[in-house]
Amino acid sequence: MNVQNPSLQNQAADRLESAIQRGYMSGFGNGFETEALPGALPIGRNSPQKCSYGLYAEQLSGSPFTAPRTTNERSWLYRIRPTVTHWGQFQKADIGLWRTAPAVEVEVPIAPMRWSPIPLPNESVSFLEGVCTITTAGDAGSQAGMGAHVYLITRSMADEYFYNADGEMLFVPQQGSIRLWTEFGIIDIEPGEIAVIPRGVKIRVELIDGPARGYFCENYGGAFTLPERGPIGANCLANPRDFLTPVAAYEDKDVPSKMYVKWGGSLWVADMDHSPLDVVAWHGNYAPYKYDLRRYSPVGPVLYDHADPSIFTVLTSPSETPGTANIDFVLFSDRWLVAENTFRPPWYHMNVMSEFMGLIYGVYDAKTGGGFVPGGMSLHNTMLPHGPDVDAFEKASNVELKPHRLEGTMAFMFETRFPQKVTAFAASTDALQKDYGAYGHKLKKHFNPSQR
Ligand SMILES: O=C(O)Cc1cc(O)ccc1O
Ligand SMILES: [Fe+2]
Repeated sequence: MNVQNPSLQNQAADRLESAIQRGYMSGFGNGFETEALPGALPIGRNSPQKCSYGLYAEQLSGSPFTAPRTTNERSWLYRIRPTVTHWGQFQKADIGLWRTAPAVEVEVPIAPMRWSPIPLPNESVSFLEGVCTITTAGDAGSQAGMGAHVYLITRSMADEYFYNADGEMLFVPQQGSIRLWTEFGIIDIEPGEIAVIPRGVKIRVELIDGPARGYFCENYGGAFTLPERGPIGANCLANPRDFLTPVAAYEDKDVPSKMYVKWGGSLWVADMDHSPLDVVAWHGNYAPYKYDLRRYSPVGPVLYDHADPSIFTVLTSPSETPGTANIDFVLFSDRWLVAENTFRPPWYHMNVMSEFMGLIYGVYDAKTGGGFVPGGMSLHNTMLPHGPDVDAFEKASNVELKPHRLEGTMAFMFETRFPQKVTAFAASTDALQKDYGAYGHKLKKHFNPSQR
């Protein structure tokens, strides 16, 4: 927006309004094309000698140039200034409680861990000031693993911009709606929806209605993609058409601004004199997107037994080893439980993958005895035993097995092949539930050799 000229400012506001109304393009990983001004996209070529409207062409490569077609990701951005002109003298900024793997700050307890919601602060905190890392896994420098974070936001970023060179960011709002003003366009999300911002994409995070809290997963590894559906076939789970990528929207705003970059686990900041969200048109398949988790179409056991939670995978970040995800993002939401002669909640188990869970709303069926509440989280680390609490076990073992609808519930898991380290913050916060590790002791001995 040009703030010097009110009529241009109105035009810009109109353009922004229409971008919000036009909204999004549907599909997962499509080659999209979109322009906020007519003719801003070159036709049939990427790099004309001169671009329309005096724009610069810039390629953003999310995969190596030579990646196979199925994983090759790049977009062409037609922008007012190339990113190199956003570049100032960077200085280290305070990264607060945001940590990056490898972060070995405390010894990880060999125990299940659980946290109550981290309270929203009374002070004014932007997204960048309000990230609290709970766990890290793998090594960001090797492009493997993840960070599991909570964000707390009480103020919008103002003339402040950010991109993350360390990883792709999966936002999972739990309270309050946020607007992700990205280079590619505008994404609004509320609890029940998610958004993915690919590595290197510039954003400004704004509040839409009051303070916001949510989870976010920083994926250092392979970009999130849809899981294979195997014998399920061409439909159900997360359907590609429900993924929404924003249409182009830009700011032409020449005011003192700050550019923050997370790079190599540190936060850097430089002064700029304009907004970097200046992409007037773009095309390609490397772009941010949102998805409404309430559209997920779960598939499950229709006769007996409890299937593995991999049936609820929304997105997966693959590793080099087939079937061994860097991260699976798994959803436990409303569905019918119909299995006959079956203990229906999750079974007791030990898993080579490590499991970070959060709750967006409702009650999770393995933890009906309280303690796992919306905004809270749990960690069941590599090869550590876990399962339903005593309340869930007793209920599910004795209930009459009619078809039962799990209603008004939304839990999720970031499951990674790597053990998760907890941060010093997570190990010392008042939100840590110190007695959770002992929940298994409440399970009674039922064994009776004379009664089958
Ligand atoms: O531990 C958990 O609650 C997550 C989970 C759910 C499930 O249905 C099966 C396995 C599993 O790890
Ligand atoms: Fe589990």
